[in-house]
Amino acid sequence: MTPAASTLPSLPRESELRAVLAELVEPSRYALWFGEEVRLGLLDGGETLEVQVPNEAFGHRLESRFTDSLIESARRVSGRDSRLRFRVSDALDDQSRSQPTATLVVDPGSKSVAAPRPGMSERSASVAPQGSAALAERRGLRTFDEFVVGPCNQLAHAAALDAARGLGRSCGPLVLHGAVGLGKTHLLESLHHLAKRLHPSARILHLTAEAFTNRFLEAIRGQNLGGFRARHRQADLLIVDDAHFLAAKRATQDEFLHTYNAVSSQGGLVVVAVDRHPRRLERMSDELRTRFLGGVVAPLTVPDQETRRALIRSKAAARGVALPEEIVALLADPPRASVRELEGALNVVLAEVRLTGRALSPLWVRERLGELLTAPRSSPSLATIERTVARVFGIAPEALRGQTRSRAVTGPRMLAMYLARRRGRASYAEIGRHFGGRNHSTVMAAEKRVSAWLLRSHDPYRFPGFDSAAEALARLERELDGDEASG
Ligand SMILES: Nc1ncnc2c1ncn2[C@@H]1O[C@H](COP(=O)(O)OP(=O)(O)OP(=O)(O)O)[C@@H](O)[C@H]1O
Repeated sequence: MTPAASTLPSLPRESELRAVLAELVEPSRYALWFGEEVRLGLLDGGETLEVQVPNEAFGHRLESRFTDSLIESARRVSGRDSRLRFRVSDALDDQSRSQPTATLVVDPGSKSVAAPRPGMSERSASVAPQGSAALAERRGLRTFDEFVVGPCNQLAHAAALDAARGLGRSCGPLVLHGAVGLGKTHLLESLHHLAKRLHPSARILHLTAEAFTNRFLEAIRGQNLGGFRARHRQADLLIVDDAHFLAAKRATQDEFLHTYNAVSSQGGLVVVAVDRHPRRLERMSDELRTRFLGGVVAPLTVPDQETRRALIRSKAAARGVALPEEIVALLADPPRASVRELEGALNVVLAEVRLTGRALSPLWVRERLGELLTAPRSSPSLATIERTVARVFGIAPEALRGQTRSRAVTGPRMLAMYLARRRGRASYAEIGRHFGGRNHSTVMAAEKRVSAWLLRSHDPYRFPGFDSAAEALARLERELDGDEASG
């Protein structure tokens, strides 16, 4: 994978950092997250790894996903432990040009975010007294205007809009749930942004469950629980992203429960995003689970074909590009597990067009997407796929190879065949032979059926423990990548 080139002058040792990072991060994730809008540099003689990002929200997302890899890249390039610093770059963000630069600092090892210093802004917290809509703008919050509504997210969108408008009208929590990359964070940011505009004096606290956990632990260590509680329990709107992070953290769950109770009892609203239906939040206390289940529980599922096309049109238009419908279809029609993947395909194509100046022809896009789809992912063996599918669905591997036709096995078997085609190197015939001596047309039919499930946002097939086939497939893909990475 060639590290992404930037059209802006590079920061010190940027190309070396990128080369190492491109090795540490899975290629498709590298392409998605470390495009030219991100700049990396080793400053202060290697003491600081600065990551320049177009806006603060993007910085948060990079930080939560790539802190280890970034620190490791700096270590390999400079031979020392660097402090990680995110900075919203003036050069990259017109909006922030007239604003003081927002910075957040992560120390290697602790991974926690250092306390804000004068002139710096703390990650993810938006505490009302400083606030105005302009502050929300500077934070780079995404908005409802940029959110494409379809059957896959209609309820979540309506509920978030209603929550922002009706802030102060006490009601149960709003729980947005869905697999990765389906727009939960985008909706939370939109809610924050609109609530801030409509209710400028509201105290809004917006953070990830991980940040809540870190602050709680720091408060215990620093014997400042009182300060922590005063700050978190007085919000009018408490927005917590990735709340599933609290799983198995008993003390933090208890603290969060008390925070939740305090905020609600004062008429405030709690909004959380989780990666699955709250009923399926394992290792979450019954108290929290029942609170979540008692609220408005709104799913985000994989977008159907029409919504995918609308998403591509909207994302391209946001960059000032009007795409011909033929190209919209080429980008949007292959089923994808998340909107992030969809955006990734568009980003790669638009970035290349801009950098090379080539014309955006359907032929070229088709070729380029073909390359992307066949590009550098691992090719797990049939045995690995079988083992992974069996583990995720809690069935015996032999069952996948057997003749049973119970739904608990036929669905996972079809997913296994689909994955074997998409990720493995085996032919239809080999896959059929492996999975119980079936013939190649059975495998082709399975592939077709799974593709059809993925095209619909709500598929009729129930996979226990998952909201949709797409969600089950996304989990299997992650497990397969994990299996490969761990050898
Ligand atoms: N309906 C939508 N309209 C416009 N953009 C969307 C929509 N859904 C998702 N996106 C975009 O897809 C990308 C991923 O969305 P987001 O970060 O909100 O996902 P998420 O569900 O929070 O996933 P994760 O848990 O991985 O963070 C973002 O760039 C977001 O703007």
